[in-house]
Amino acid sequence: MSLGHVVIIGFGAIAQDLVEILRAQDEAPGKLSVLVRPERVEEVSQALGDRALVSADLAALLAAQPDVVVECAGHGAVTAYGPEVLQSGTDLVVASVGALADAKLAARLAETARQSGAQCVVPSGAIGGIDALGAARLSGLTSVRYTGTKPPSAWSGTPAEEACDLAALSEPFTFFEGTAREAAQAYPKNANVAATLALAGLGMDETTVSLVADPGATENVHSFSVASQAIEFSMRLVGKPSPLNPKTSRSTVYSIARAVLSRRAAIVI
Ligand SMILES: NC(=O)C1=CN([C@@H]2O[C@H](COP(=O)(O)OP(=O)(O)OC[C@H]3O[C@@H](n4cnc5c(N)ncnc54)[C@H](O)[C@@H]3O)[C@@H](O)[C@H]2O)C=CC1
Ligand SMILES: O=C([O-])CC(=O)C(=O)O
Repeated sequence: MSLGHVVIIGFGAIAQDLVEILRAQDEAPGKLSVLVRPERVEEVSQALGDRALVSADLAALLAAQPDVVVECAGHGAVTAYGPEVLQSGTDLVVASVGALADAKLAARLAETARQSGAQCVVPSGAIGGIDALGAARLSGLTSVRYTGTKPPSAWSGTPAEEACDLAALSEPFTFFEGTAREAAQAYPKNANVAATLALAGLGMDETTVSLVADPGATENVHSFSVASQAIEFSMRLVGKPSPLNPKTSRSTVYSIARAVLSRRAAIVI
């Protein structure tokens, strides 16, 4: 069973890798389309050649009834396009899951999906262990704590710059402690995983988050611990930064690709 038509929103670090990963599969999608802003259509069309159709017109892409739309463009894109995709009855895989920290948007996406029968799918992204966390939730969770540590440069252009001089750090500095909702909204390009843990586990306001800039780090380290009535576990995932965007771990795209490919797998794990 191969995939039919996959639409990817965005053409940044994750999306560029995703096109290549999907095309390399034996069960590659029959058709790939990429949605970009109007001013990028020409440039991205040239970059992709005949490997994908490039468009700035979501309605036209949805009219062709794709199998799935994969958002890889940021929180704003989930807000701008998510409801329309789900309303069309098309499943939506969301990379920028932190957008769901906006309770109104999350409710709108859920309601739209319920009405159309489509699903909004959250892949595990840069982390893992979501299966164990989701199962532990059914037994009664007592705490979920996440710490995200990245090199100082990965926090540039974020509120971390107001808490410290990133370039001058000589030791790890915890510049944020709070809830998953606060982290996801204040750090939309760096704390999506906090929102993923929250959605699978204790929720946006009970999941606790620490964010750390470490001048000794060269990789993006995601650590979390879970306590529940049935199981306790901890995970530490060390993600290599994406060459195109060091805020993003390269592992993210593989999780998204897996979520897309699993849709047509005969045996789903
Ligand atoms: N779930 C997870 O574990 C992770 C999620 N992310 C999320 O994925 C997003 C994308 O990551 P990257 O590819 O590394 O970012 P990127 O910055 O390299 O690429 C994003 C691309 O989307 C485009 N874009 C933005 N808004 C758009 C719109 N409205 N319409 C069309 N294109 C638009 C931008 O021009 C840019 O080319 C991040 O912003 C973050 O929210 C990132 C890392 C991990
Ligand atoms: O890719 C990562 O390391 C995690 C990330 O940026 C996010 O959760 O937004």
